Amino acid sequence: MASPVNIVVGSHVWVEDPVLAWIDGEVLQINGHDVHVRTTSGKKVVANVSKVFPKDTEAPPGGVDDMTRLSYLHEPGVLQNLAMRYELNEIYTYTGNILIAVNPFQRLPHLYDTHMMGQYKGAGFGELSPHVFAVADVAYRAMINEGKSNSILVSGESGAGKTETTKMLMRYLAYLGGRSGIEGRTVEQQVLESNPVLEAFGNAKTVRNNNSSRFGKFVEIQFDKNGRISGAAIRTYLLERSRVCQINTPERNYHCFYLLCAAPQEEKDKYKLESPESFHYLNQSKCFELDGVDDSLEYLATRRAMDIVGISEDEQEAIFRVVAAILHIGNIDFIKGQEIDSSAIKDDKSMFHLKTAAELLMCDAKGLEDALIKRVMVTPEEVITRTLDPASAIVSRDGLAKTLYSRLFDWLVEKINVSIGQDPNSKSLIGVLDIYGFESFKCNSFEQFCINFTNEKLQQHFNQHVFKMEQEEYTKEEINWSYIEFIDNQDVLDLIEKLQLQALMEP
Ligand SMILES: Nc1ncnc2c1ncn2[C@@H]1O[C@H](COP(=O)(O)OP(=O)(O)OP(=O)(O)O)[C@@H](O)[C@H]1O
Repeated sequence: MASPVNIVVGSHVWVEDPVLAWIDGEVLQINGHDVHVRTTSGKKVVANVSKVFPKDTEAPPGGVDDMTRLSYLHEPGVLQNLAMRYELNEIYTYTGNILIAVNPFQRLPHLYDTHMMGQYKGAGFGELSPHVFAVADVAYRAMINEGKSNSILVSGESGAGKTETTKMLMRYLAYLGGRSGIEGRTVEQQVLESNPVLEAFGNAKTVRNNNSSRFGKFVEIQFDKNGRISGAAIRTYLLERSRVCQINTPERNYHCFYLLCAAPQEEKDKYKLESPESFHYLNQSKCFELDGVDDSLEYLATRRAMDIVGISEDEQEAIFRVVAAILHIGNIDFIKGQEIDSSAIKDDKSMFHLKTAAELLMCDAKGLEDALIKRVMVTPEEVITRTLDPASAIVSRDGLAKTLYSRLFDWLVEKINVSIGQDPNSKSLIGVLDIYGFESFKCNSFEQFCINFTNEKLQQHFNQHVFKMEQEEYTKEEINWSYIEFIDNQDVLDLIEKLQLQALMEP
């Protein structure tokens, strides 16, 4: 952001504050780069001129509903505007044709009822207060009028409200393009009802969000030539595999593990399950329960949701067998074997879990044991079998658990897609992308690399549309404007993409 030029003694300004992020005040004195400010809380602070921003003293007290109308479009100005609106329960604000949503952390049913949907139907963009329905309405109208497919991108950090926003978008599209009075369940009902199933298997409690989606999702709603919903498809990306084997307090593993451990006793007996505390994949974190959530009721609700999306009783049984098998696999421990760099199943307890996992997966227990403690390498000349030491056997055990879980998740998504049904003759579609935002932990892995790379690509798409194309337009029309600086990471993306391509091409 360029340093402000219009700061003089007496100016009303924003300066950084360690607690409030930004605080306003009045300039008392300027010495070179140092600006002395008396804040409205009465403190005197000295800030570098590059960190002092002018405050619009004539801004309306309730803020503006489109931030392109702000006199100063800088960070404190934007945050102040959003905060003022939030105080008045206005959680949505536009910046041109981009909608910014601030998480209200409370249910606001009046914002999303059918009366509200009726209001936004066909209303011009910007005619009514900013709303997520208005964005969906524009996408739908453009699709109908121009016959073009559209996508809505929902992005933000964890807990920002992306999944809730996606659900509202889907509801509104279902309202616009749904069919009433049709026999059986409609496509749109099935898409909405697939959410609880996806959430049971793809969501988990994290530090930030008790129901955090640990995968990205692109939902395609297909329409026929009359603008009626004719099919749908859900595509998922980047499921967080590491969570299956590794969690820390206060996070949890995927919800489905806890739901199954809270199932009716006869089900638990069938899968030989005890409490979550008894399973290694769950007891690495001391958090087992969620405030206000009864896992036994959630289990029944998930079963019902599975019925609704068309997953048969037998398939449900098979799904939960795999979930239980993963828990048992996690409890298999190893000791050193007789040969050098080899291992064996640790004790009777581990043997019980190995046998149970094999029974649930309907495979041979000895075969499963071999798969965990040996590695097979196939070369053009021969097949080499090598034994693994206990540490490597644990890596192989966890690898199997992660792969089983991610394949189960993919299978579930595929099953939901078959059951919802796609329309091969669909004329156009509206896609909603709900993908998790940038992540940076103390220890980052390849998963964070993939997530951040994806987000960087999306950011580039945003930059392309918001800054680059817009500014090219200004230049073309010879409009007098000052260039907006933005961080352009295109070079880094090119580098990574070229490396990927090279890796793919290498023999
Ligand atoms: N519009 C809203 N109305 C009411 N509550 C909301 C709204 N948006 C978000 N919330 C609340 O915030 C919580 C977190 O929102 P959500 O799960 O949508 O975040 P997210 O951005 O998808 O997070 P993650 O990336 O971790 O999946 C929700 O469970 C809900 O309680």
